[in-house]
Amino acid sequence: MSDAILSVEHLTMRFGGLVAVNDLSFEARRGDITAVIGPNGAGKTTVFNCITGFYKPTQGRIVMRQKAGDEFFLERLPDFRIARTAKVARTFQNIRLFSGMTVLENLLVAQHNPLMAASGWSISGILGLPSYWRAEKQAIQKAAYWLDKCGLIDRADDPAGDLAYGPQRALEIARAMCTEPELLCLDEPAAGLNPRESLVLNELLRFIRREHGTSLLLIEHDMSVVMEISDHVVVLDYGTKISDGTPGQVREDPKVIAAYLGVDDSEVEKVEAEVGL
Ligand SMILES: Nc1ncnc2c1ncn2[C@@H]1O[C@H](COP(=O)(O)OP(=O)(O)OP(=O)(O)O)[C@@H](O)[C@H]1O
Repeated sequence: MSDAILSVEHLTMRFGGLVAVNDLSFEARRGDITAVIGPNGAGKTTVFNCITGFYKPTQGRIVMRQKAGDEFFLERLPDFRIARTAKVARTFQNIRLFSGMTVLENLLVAQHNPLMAASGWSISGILGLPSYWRAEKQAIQKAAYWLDKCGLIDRADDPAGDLAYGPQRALEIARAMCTEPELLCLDEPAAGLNPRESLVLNELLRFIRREHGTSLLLIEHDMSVVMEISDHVVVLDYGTKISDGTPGQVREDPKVIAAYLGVDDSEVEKVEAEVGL
């Protein structure tokens, strides 16, 4: 069996005449932190939206392989089954918490499915049967565990909307982890974080991979995060893959430098010399 947890095969996404993603293929290996990078408008979020079921790709296949050996073709599944059955969770570029609910409640909502099953779709919950109490207690314990890991345990009863930006990002990650994903997709997790918060985020992501065996796929603009924690980097430009390798390999790739500096390949050497690379 391949050690790829996710295979993106010939993915194309068109919006009318615009080709946002063009015949893209790459693999994310199990247990790795894989980063998808590229200049603004390169197609990164569109790739994430295809993987997580928010968009149906125009063409291509996205295969998720679970530890137990089950395979899922994500382009054929509705988004709620991608999260629940295929075990792919995501966070968003624009934070999407329930801001009027408490921090703890946000994590309990994420566990709605197992809680509903334990409640026998209401009856055991209404009658307060022990099977429901047990499930509720476990859900609270899991939420408390992730709040502790994300440094939010003291804020459990505060409205999520009262948290500063960095802690809201951490809460989104905690919420995704409460669904026990095998693949966690993070859309710009370091956006808006200060350097100290970025370091804490790096540690949290490493912890998630190390202690929970979760594979991570992230879109990120912050190169300090990408270069520091990624095992594998895929670079997009205008919807097309221009490089794929270790952080060191893509950093040295003239095509990547050209894309980021916005120059033709032929001018890379000249521009590199000018900017001192
Ligand atoms: N729903 C949509 N309808 C039409 N065009 C879209 C849609 N979503 C994305 N696009 C276009 O697809 C292209 C890729 O956008 P996308 O958001 O995937 O890029 P990105 O690499 O994530 O950019 P950024 O780094 O700025 O977030 C852009 O030209 C964008 O305008």
